[in-house]
Amino acid sequence: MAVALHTKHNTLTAANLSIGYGKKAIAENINFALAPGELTAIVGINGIGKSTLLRTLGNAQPDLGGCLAVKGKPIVSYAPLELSAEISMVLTEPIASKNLSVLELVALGRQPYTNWLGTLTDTDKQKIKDAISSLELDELQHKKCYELSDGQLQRVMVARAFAQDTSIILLDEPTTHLDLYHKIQILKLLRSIAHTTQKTVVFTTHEIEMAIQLCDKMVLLDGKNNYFGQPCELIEQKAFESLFPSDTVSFDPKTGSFRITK
Ligand SMILES: Nc1ncnc2c1ncn2[C@@H]1O[C@H](COP(=O)(O)OP(=O)(O)OP(=O)(O)O)[C@@H](O)[C@H]1O
Repeated sequence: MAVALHTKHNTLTAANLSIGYGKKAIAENINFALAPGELTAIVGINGIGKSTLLRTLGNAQPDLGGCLAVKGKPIVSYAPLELSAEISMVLTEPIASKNLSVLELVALGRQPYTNWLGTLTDTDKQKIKDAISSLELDELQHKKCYELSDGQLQRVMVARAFAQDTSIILLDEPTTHLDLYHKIQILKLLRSIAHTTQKTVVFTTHEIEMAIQLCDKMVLLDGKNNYFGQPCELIEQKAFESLFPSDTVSFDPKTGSFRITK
């Protein structure tokens, strides 16, 4: 698929991108262009490369070919501190700093902006306060992270990324440990953040139906076509129909949902 690269309107672009480990490509020919103010989901079956793609987008691992650009500039040309002011990432790895309070962990999001002593300015404090209240963590802010449930901790990690206040936020499976209400709440919040603050928000998920309803764009990794576009465009292209074996699950394009084949 041809996508417009390196325009000033796109924050994150991939052209003919290959991802993987060592010399082994997991997925190839990935193309997309994400604009400010858009919520994008990366979907696909287990092991297809969603997390690998997300980590590659955040420069946590190198790509294996093609071009990946942030605001029109190759990602590899950014200095680490410069990139951490553009991209924040929430990964699934357990955090090492569970001894910190919620407030202290969210405050770490301001690290790219503070001086070497880590002194917080009034702006830093306000961003931390806003992030905590957006994720409804006010009552938990003085608790230690080891005292939290997995779902509460996940909200804290998202708050840390919000506090970092970057133009791009990348989240690996941000809804995994959450119940249905909190899944929808987080995704609606990510959508609202993207739309109101003009950030580019990208997340991996297995919640394909929710992504179809809530996202502006989707990247569907299938090992062949690697679709990209608006959910309705992907439905029109029948992108979801061959995702799972049809004798087990089928996709209903009218409702945008999956049905168990009985
Ligand atoms: N550190 C690693 N070194 C080598 N191969 C890896 C590494 N991490 C993952 N892989 C492999 O890369 C492939 C893609 O893994 P990845 O975690 O990106 O998939 P995913 O789509 O996020 O999967 P899931 O839906 O199960 O979370 C898998 O085959 C996996 O075994």
